[in-house]
Order: sequence, then structure tokens, then C-alpha cells
Amino acid sequence: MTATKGLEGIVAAQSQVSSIIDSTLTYVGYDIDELAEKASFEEVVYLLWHKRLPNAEELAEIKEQLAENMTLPQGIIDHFKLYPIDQVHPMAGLRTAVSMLGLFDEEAEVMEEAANYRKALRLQAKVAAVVTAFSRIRKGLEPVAPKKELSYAENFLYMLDGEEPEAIAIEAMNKALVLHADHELNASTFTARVCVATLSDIYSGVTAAIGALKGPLHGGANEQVMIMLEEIGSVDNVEPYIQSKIENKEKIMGFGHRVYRNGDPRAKHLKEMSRQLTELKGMPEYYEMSVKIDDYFTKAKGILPNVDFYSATVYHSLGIDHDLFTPIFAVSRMAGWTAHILEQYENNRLIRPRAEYVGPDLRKYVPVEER
Ligand SMILES: CC(=O)SCCNC(=O)CCNC(=O)[C@H](O)C(C)(C)COP(=O)(O)OP(=O)(O)OC[C@H]1O[C@@H](n2cnc3c(N)ncnc32)[C@H](O)[C@@H]1OP(=O)(O)O
Ligand SMILES: O=C([O-])CC(=O)C(=O)O
Repeated sequence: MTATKGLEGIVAAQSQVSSIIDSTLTYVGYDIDELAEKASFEEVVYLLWHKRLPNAEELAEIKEQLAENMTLPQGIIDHFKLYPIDQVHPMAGLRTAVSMLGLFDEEAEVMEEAANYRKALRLQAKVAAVVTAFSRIRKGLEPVAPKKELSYAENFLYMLDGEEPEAIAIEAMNKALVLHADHELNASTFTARVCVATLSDIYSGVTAAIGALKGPLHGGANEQVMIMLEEIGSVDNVEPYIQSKIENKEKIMGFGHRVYRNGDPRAKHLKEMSRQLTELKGMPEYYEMSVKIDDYFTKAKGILPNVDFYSATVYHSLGIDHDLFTPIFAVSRMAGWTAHILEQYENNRLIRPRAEYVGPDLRKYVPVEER
């Protein structure tokens, strides 16, 4: 038995949710390039769960159900006041709050298919409420209730700021949500599937997934990109900064990918949004710095930007706190996690690989007084 480090190249499950073939990403057969331009996030959520696009009636229904369920039990709001919320990373807050949601859900332990769909819907709705309530409470503000008539992206921004967002912000948020919704067997989705393959519940699966997404080698990279841009500070400083990182063999966050070696198809959409939004918001230097990093690092190392690189400046130009970037990724990826969890339940088998043992040879136990 020989281990493959990081399970590279191992095909660990069959899935109908999304595919990456020759650097083309599809959700249930639809090219991400087309979905990014044309689809609403709600359509994508429906698509990932039901493996087909909704008709007009079904779309109206899922929109309404999501907006209606974007409320939190008072116990979740109260628990945010139990710890020093302004010192806690919002991904840690999200991980705990999403786990707590299960404690308030009467169907949490009901394993029937219909109940699992209902829970997926509640999770998708409430994750937006958790992230926005966390953000407001740590600023000393009250959470804002969603509006039934708003779309998912609109409600997210509305619950975050307390003001109805402008059209360009809604468009950008919708596109970002569509682009991040699923990505085959990425680390957090795999984590979710491993968890529920023991026939554990959906809340356990998504809580485990949030923990995996939090790390800077995965979803946490988008926040790190912004930290890097702030450190660099000016277009003139890009080359010396990146060069010194290369010389010190340090990673450039937002670059590289386990599966895409010729570029992440989502990056171009985020790059264009970053260009438009930074210009509109009077901060074009963030886009210029990003492009210079991209050009310099790509030329030096041949490693291309991933989804996290340009998403950072998109969210920054929308005025979003930097440590909320990864929680927003989780808001979108909830759709993919729940779709994969539902798929795992449908055709389940325990996921239990083997380890290649590289420890000491067989030896005898020595009593403590003789050691
Ligand atoms: C949503 C997402 O999860 S997208 C990924 C988000 N993560 C990041 O942006 C963090 C930065 N990137 C990385 O750490 C990696 O590219 C990963 C984790 C995404 C992929 O990792 P792996 O598939 O294991 O690639 P691996 O780390 O083996 O990289 C291969 C080589 O490229 C180098 N490399 C890969 N990414 C980077 C990077 N961002 N900066 C510098 N060097 C890099 C590695 O150091 C390695 O070099 P070596 O062969 O000289 O040792
Ligand atoms: O697929 C991966 O390894 C990481 C990624 O891009 C994602 O989760 O969107």
C-alpha cells in the first residue's frame, strides 16, 4: 500500500453535481461561464439540489422560501453575546452558529430525504443571516430582518448594511455567489461527504465543511489576498514584494490550484468585476496592484490565479470587512455542500481509506518502571 500525498489524482466519489474536465467547470452540465453571466444564485441552488433548472414557478417558490427562512432563532442571536465577538474570527463564529442551528431544528435527526431537503433549504437561508448578524452584532448593531421581495444576493447585502444595495453591488454579489457555489470534490466538500457517509446528520456535515473551508490553503485564501494587498500598499511595491516572497519560497495567496494547472475558469469573471467595481468606487489601485501581481508571478513561476485572488478586491470594493470574505464563500458553498450531502445519502457507503504505515516495526511493550 502506497499513499498518494494529499490524495492527488485519486477519484474518491461519483457525482452528478459538478465537473472539472479540461479546465472547464460545469454545474450539472451547464458551463460556469454561461451561468456566471445569466443565472441567479437561486437558480443555481435549485440546479445543484434537483439536477435541473427550475421553471418560473419553481424559481419563484425557492426564492420566496429562501427569503422567508433567512431568520435566526433568538438563541443564536443571544449566543453571539456570550463570547468576545469582536475578537473571534467570523469563520469560527459561523462554524459554531451553524452547528447551533441544528440544536434549534426539530428535524435535525430526521434522516428522510424530504426532511434533508427541508434542512438544506433552511441552512442555505440561515447561513446568510448568521454571517450578517455576526457582522452587525460585533459592531454594536442589531441584526436586520430580510425582505421577502428581495433576491438572495440583495437580501445578503441588505442584512449586512441595513440599506438596500445598488444594482451593481447586487449583480456582483449574485455573480460571486454563482461562481463559488460548487467545485467538485474540493477539501471542504470532501469533508462534508466523509462526515455524512457515517450517516451523521446534515448539520454535522456542513459544520465539518466550514472548518475545512476556513484554512488559508482553501477558502481562507481570499482574506489572505487582501492582507497581502494591504501589505504591498502600492503598484510600485508589487515587484520587490513578490520577488522577495519567491526568494523566500513563500506562497502567494490566491494562486495555484490542485486541479487547474492552466488557470481557474472562474478567475476571469472575478477579474472583470474587480476592474469595474474598483474603478467605480474610486480605488483602481487595488485592481492595478492585483493585475501586476498576476502578471509578475505568472511570468516568474507559471502559477495562475485561482477563484480567491480577484474575489478579494470585488468584496473590498463593495465595502465588505476583509474577514467576512471567507464566510461569504461559505454562504455560497452551502449550496454545493448540501447538494453533495444529499447525493451522498442517496447512494451511501462509508468513506474509509487506508493509511500506509511508516512508523516503527513491531516491538514489545516495556513496563513504565523499565523505560
Ligand atoms: C477555493 C480554493 O480553495 S482555491 C485555492 C486557495 N488557496 C490558495 O490560494 C493558497 C495558495 N495556493 C496553494 O497553497 C496551492 O497552490 C494549493 C494548496 C491551492 C494547491 O496545492 P497543491 O496542489 O498541493 O500544489 P503544490 O503545493 O504541490 O504546488 C506545486 C508547486 O507549486 C508551488 N506553488 C503552488 N501554489 C503556490 C503559490 N500560491 N505560491 C507559491 N508557490 C506555489 C508549490 O510551492 C510547489 O512548488 P515545488 O514543486 O517547488 O515544491
Ligand atoms: O477545488 C478546490 O480544490 C478548491 C476550489 O477551487 C474550490 O473549492 O472552489
